Amino acid sequence: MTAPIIVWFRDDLRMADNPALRHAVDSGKPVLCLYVLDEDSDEVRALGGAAKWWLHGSLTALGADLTEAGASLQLRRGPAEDVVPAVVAETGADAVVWNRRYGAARDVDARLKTRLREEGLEVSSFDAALLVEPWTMQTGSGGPYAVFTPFWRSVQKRLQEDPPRHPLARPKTIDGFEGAGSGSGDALDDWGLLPKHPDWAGGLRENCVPGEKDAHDKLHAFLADDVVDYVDGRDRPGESVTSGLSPHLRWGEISPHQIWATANQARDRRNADAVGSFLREVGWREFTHHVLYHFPRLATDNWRAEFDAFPWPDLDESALQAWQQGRTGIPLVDAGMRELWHTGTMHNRVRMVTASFLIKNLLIDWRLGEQWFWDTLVDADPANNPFNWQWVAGSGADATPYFRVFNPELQAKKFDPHGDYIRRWVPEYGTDDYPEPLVDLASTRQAALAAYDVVKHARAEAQGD
Ligand SMILES: Cc1cc2nc3c(=O)[nH]c(=O)nc-3n(C[C@H](O)[C@H](O)[C@H](O)COP(=O)(O)OP(=O)(O)OC[C@H]3O[C@@H](n4cnc5c(N)ncnc54)[C@H](O)[C@@H]3O)c2cc1C
Repeated sequence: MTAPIIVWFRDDLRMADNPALRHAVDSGKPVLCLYVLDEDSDEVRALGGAAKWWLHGSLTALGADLTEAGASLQLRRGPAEDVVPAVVAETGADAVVWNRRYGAARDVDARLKTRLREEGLEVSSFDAALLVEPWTMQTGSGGPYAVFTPFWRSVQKRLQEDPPRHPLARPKTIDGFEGAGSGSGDALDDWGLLPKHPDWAGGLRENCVPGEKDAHDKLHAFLADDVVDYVDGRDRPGESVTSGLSPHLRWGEISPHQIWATANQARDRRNADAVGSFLREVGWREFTHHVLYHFPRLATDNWRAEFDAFPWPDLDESALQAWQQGRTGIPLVDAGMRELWHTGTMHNRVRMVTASFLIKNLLIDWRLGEQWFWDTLVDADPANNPFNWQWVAGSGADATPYFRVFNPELQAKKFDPHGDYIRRWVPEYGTDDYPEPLVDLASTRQAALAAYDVVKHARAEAQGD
């Protein structure tokens, strides 16, 4: 019997435009598709609750698609560095392929690659999640980019000269491996990814459909209808004119190459600016991964070291809880936090406002907010989430200056002028049932700016001023 090739799926839960799967199918060997739930490796961040819910749906969809094509998805749990070699040994595989990831988890991949190659296996990794591999983009002086605009300019130039690959076709049939070891594996339900007692996922089920099919339906619907309103509308949380693709991108159910190709095909005179603006946001995702690649400790360490001097006061647990539960008495903040809890997502404008409120009005460390989002977002992303939290905090790459404190009341007036969004999520606003503001926005802003002075002094001292 011909030795099989293993496709190790990770953040690429799709059939189409999947270079590792394509390589395996083209190799002519029987294909064993594998997903490993790795909650043990130090370099792999443990998934939050909403992400686990999404993963369950996404693996179900991928498993069904693979079965239809003639293969099956084998599920294993444990440290990838033990599990992948164990599956190799059980099945007699002589090749393992995967699509790359860009955070600290790539150390796991590098060690595995070395070990399996030493054992004589063919091991190949592919670019599937980004339009440009992070190490191929360098500033004029040879380092990583720290500012988005020149990064995106260079990426666009690169893509003009060397366009992204045409998305790879979905394999119609796969010669699935059926030899020894192919039937062993876990049942998805036994992984307990879905919440049971209590089942808090009702709102997620109403709002999200994981899987490759929904990703493409969303992209097509967005390009057909909403994109023309994107430039102005994308900042208004009461209107849903953004693509809603972030969880699909996070789990790799759709690739940026597919988005790039489809959006450019849909570009016409009427929507050219809007399509450009949408692709620029996809460009921000490229940038966050570029930053993560060069700074893998993005979720734990300040990208700007001078922020280590920030004098965070002792944690006020009750203020953190009021923020998490959407009962701060600041309507836009509460609306956002309730949307997050109910749907597993939150509008981008409101993500910025809720994050700014936590950091700059409640003076709570950005890492605690980042962790809450990580636990509750279906699109919780190892690059996008910490990058954006550090962007709001002022400690990150190309960050908003710390002294820019979003005023949630002015933001609500500007971006939710008729109060549609606030009414949807905070129906009791304006009645006696709604709490008084937890803090005074003006005086807490001043306190935040005073605390920031310590960072400025730390920076001045470090620079020898
Ligand atoms: C504090 C904070 C935390 C965030 N955490 C996450 C997260 O965990 N996961 C996540 O995917 N996005 C995160 N974002 C970015 C952004 O809010 C979401 O990507 C966006 O709301 C998703 O909606 P959409 O798919 O309709 O976006 P669209 O406007 O349709 O944009 C298309 C795609 O571009 C990318 N994108 C858009 N905005 C950004 C951005 N600011 N940074 C990086 N990529 C972007 C996303 O992949 C998105 O799906 C965060 C933003 C903030 C301010």
